[in-house]
Amino acid sequence: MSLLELDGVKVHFPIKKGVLFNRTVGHVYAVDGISLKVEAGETYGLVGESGCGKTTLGRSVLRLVDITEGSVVLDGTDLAKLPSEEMRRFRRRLQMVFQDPLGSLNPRQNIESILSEGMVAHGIGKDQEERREKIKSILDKVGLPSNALARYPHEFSGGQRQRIGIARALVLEPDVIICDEPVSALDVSVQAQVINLLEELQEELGLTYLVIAHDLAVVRHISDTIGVMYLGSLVEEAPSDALYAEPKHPYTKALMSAVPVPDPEVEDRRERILLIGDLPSPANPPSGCRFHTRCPWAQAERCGTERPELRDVGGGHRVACHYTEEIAAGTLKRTTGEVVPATREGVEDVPPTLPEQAEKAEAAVGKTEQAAKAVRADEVRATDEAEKSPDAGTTEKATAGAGKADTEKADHVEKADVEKADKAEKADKAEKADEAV
Ligand SMILES: Nc1ncnc2c1ncn2[C@@H]1O[C@H](COP(=O)(O)OP(=O)(O)OP(=O)(O)O)[C@@H](O)[C@H]1O
Repeated sequence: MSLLELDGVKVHFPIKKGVLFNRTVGHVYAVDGISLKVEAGETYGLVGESGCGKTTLGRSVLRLVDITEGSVVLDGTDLAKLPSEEMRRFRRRLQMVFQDPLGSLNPRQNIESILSEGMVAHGIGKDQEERREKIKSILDKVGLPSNALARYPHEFSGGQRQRIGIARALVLEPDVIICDEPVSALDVSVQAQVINLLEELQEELGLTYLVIAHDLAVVRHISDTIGVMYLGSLVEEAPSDALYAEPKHPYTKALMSAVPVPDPEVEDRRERILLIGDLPSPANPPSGCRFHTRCPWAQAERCGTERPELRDVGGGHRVACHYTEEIAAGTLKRTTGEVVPATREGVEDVPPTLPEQAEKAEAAVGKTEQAAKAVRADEVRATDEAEKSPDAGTTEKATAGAGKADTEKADHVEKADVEKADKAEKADKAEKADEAV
């Protein structure tokens, strides 16, 4: 049995209308039947675009939102059915690291107070002295000095605050840590540090993570298994390498095709699948397959009427699509959607998030700088030649020479302007001084 098992989890938020009767006029189907398993000591990455229900799913595991239907089983206990008091005790075993480290830390409490609060609530440590020792050792593990204890959240950088958030989870010795967009509020270089820290802690302490993120690169780097969410349900799930090597669901294919590849040769050959339209409202999801309104392979049969199950298509790769095999074999024609060759501009659009991407980007910058230096050297050479032999020069050289002359003239004009302005200012000051006398 897996450490954490979700079976058919649904979270439907009622939409209320009216002041007097407060009628329920509909529902937001934020999470609509999700089943997944998180193995002990492993990381499950949950990825999907904004509004697909990732955060709601994470919160439902902790029962921070009410579960409409389904079960959340932690180590054999169904949390969805636990009375509130017992659930409170179980919360120690499930901790969350939030996206916004500053917003999730009380600015009026110092770090010792923030970290010991949960320990006191769950009866960890017999007195404050013992708790302080434990906090110090955890701070050391997350790379913060022990003098951090007496300081306040605003005294730390974004990355350090996220380390405090991780330490706050760790002091309670949880079984599972849910990381909700753990690095999306941080700079790229700091993102890599925090991801590496999570991995190191996992190795050292045998932690189990459910990592929620919209960034495919972050999830890939850290996850053993990845689930792709679309409009409240999973459309694909596979071991990380298998998913990246061969995405099978049309939505995953489109997501992957949007990630730029730093290698220019691969990038030039890469095709990009452009999806049509926006994410539909979870208050009014499409019938049949939720993705059929934007799917480039949507068929008249089944897609609009029959909701596909997440089924195993081999090697632990689960896909919720009626036509997975046909799409993989290339026997199904695309009906909509645009496939365009990816352009190099895309590389600048999406910032690299992983260490190796950052390295490649740095290398690319290095190359660009070298190229720029070469161009500058060429320009200087051309100008020199144009100066030496004004009549033998080409148009290019002449232009370079003329450009230099123009610059010199502009310099003279600028200097004259500055001198004039200085004189005017001095005269003005003298006038004012006279008036004062
Ligand atoms: N308490 C609530 N009441 C009503 N609707 C809600 C509530 N919380 C979330 N929703 C809706 O549920 C849907 C899923 O929201 P959720 O925050 O889980 O998405 P997400 O994938 O985590 O997006 P993001 O990455 O932007 O946070 C959204 O349409 C959101 O507006």
